[in-house]
Parts: sequence; structure tokens; C-alpha cells
Amino acid sequence: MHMSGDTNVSDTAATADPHSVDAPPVVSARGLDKTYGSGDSAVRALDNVSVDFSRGAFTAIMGPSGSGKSTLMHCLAGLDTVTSGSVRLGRTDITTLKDKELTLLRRDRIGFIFQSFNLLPMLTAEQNILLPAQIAKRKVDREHFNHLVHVVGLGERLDHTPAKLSGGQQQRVAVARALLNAPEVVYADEPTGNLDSRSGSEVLGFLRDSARELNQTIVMVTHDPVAAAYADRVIFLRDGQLVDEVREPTSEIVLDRLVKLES
Ligand SMILES: Nc1ncnc2c1ncn2[C@@H]1O[C@H](COP(=O)(O)OP(=O)(O)OP(=O)(O)O)[C@@H](O)[C@H]1O
Repeated sequence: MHMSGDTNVSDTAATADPHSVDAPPVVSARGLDKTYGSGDSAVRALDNVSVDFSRGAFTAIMGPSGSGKSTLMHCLAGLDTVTSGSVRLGRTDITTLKDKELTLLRRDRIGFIFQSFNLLPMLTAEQNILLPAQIAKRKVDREHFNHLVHVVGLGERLDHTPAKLSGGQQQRVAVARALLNAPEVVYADEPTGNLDSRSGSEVLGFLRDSARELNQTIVMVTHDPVAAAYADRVIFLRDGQLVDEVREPTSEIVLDRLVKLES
């Protein structure tokens, strides 16, 4: 679902190599600055960050604690305002939007996955997955729904409430919910932070497959080099600046770069 005037971006991007991190950007940030507070207590959380995220690419954002990962994701997703600079989603400069427009943009064009799953306890897995579409009065493509729940392995458990699901299953519900609308970009904030390593690798494998097979653009903040190795590309922040990047990462290379950043 696109807002008027934005369909061209996806149309042209669809002809690009879906697996390339060099495909046309879906999200493009230029000269992002974010300062919290003022005077002596001011903290420059982002310092002139420019970065592109291509269609169908799975990107991990890493860096030491306090380096600005969450701030960058929140600014990219329109959850926080920037001090200066611009963020484009397709053709829309989201930094110029009013609150109401931002709310609609997040609802219609962005998917979110959080560490804490954020499922409603009184709803079944199926109801949780369908809820955003219902709120937005979007027609659900039943075939896509069936495909998603099959791929994430939830077929048998659609009528269970979250309390009757394991952590990994709950996160798979949250992933299916985020992907149902085929949003232009999915932001995942430590999506495996609450999962054991087996459930975590299932969720990460599914995120990687959805980037490769569904051409889904995914941006993930993580502290975990093993999680980052599922991405096509890892970008590194230090003191609010973008300082490094690795393509086709392995956990060893990511760990090595992190250690260097922290030294
Ligand atoms: N609301 C806020 N008010 C003031 N300072 C903030 C706020 N949010 C973040 N900061 C500061 O901005 C800097 C970047 O924080 P941010 O949470 O983006 O880092 P991070 O890399 O995500 O850290 P972590 O890995 O610990 O989650 C830090 O110095 C932090 O203290």
C-alpha cells in the first residue's frame, strides 16, 4: 500500500537486482544530526549520518552501547524527530511531515518488530497478525497470509493466544504481522534479544528469507554479531557517526570490527 505519488519508486525498484545492496534506496538519510538536551547537558546522539537502504536488502546496525543505534532507527522510522538533515522513504521526506501524517506513514508503509513482541494478550495469533490491517481498513490478501503463516510455521497455532505460545512463536507472530502488508521497510529492534539461540536463528533465518524471496527491505538493530551475520550488510556507529561497513558479514568479521570500535 503506497500513498499517492510514491508508487513510481517501488515500480522502478522492482526491476533492480533484488539481492543487491546496491539496488535503488528505499530509505535514504542525509546529514542526520540529533542532539538531545541543550547547553552543557547536550548529547549529540547522531552526527552527520548519511546512509541508504536498498530494496530487498537486510541491513544490521551495530555499534558500542550509546553509539546511537536506537536513535538512528527511531529517526529513520519517524518515531523521533531529527535536529537537522533529511530522511526519505521512497519519495517522501518524512522529516517534513506533521504528526498525523507520520502516524499514517508508519501505519501504512513501515513494519515494526520489537524485542518484546508487543502482541495483544487477549487476541489469538491470527487476530494479532490481522489487527493492523483491520485498523487501517486494508483488505487482506488471504493467499499471502496463508503463505506467511506457513513459512513462519504458525499454521497449527493460529487460534492460540500469546500466553500459549513460546517466545520464538510469539516473535514469529510479530514478524508475520510486520510483513503482512509488504511494507516498504521493516525496522527490527533487537528482534532476538528475548529468544534462546535456536528460536533466534529461526526468526533471523525467516527475516533473511523474506529479504531474499519477498524482496522485503529490513533494517535491524542488534548487539549480537551472530544475528548481524544473517544480514547482507552491517553498518557500524561510534559516537553518533557512521564509521564502518561490512558486506556479506560473518560473525567473526563483525566481532573483530566491534572490538576495534570499542578499543
Ligand atoms: N531521550 C534521550 N534524552 C537524552 N539523551 C538520550 C536520549 N536517548 C538517547 N540519548 C543519548 O544518546 C546517545 C545515543 O543513544 P542510543 O540509545 O541511540 O544508543 P544505542 O547505540 O542504541 O545504545 P544501546 O546499545 O545501549 O542501546 C547516548 O549517549 C544516550 O545516552
